[in-house]
Amino acid sequence: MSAVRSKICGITRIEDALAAVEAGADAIGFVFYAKSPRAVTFQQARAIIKALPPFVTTVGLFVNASRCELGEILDAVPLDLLQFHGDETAADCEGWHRPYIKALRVKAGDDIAAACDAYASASGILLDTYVEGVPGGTGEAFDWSLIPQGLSKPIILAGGLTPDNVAEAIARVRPYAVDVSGGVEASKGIKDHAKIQAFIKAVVGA
Ligand SMILES: O=C(O)c1ccccc1N[C@@H]1O[C@H](COP(=O)(O)O)[C@@H](O)[C@H]1O
Repeated sequence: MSAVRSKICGITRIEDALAAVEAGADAIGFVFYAKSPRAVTFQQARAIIKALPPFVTTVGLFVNASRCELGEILDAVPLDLLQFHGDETAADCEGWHRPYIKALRVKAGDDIAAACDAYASASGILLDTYVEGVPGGTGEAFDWSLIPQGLSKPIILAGGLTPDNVAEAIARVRPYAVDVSGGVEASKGIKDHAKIQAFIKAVVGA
């Protein structure tokens, strides 16, 4: 079985990005959603990416961004992968000359298999927790038993993961990757480097 990848999302500072890379994260995420406490400007994201060593995947997170806004950010920031975390259709996510992942906010009764099939052009599907009125980054986990086996896309598990529960989550779901934001923070938008290290250690040991 191959190693489970990890992404540390909601990075707003160079030192937090470097701490994530040093700990062994495969990807870091930037939130381009103005209502998030972790939102970054394109200037901030660009400065952080400039400080990174090679072979770290940079992910841009968007929530129902306009085509104009998306185009401006992609012109300015060297992002490797796009994460669509709103109500975007597959057509909205395509055509940006970058691979993308689509977030689904899971609740009981959802047909996750059908949703995976609907985003056939996605590199992977990120499963996050459904909380009414909040697009993501809630710090709440969902019932992992809602995830069926044999999905058509690599699964990135998210939603309320922490250094304490990520090993169990991996054992139960066997995702391709895990994604965390709030579970490794000292305060909103500020990462706790010891928590990042503990999180990655738990992922690697799982
Ligand atoms: O981090 C945010 O503020 C955010 C805002 C809007 C949509 C998604 C957001 N974050 C993503 O949500 C999941 C779960 O986060 P958490 O670990 O439960 O805090 C993760 O994919 C974040 O990238």
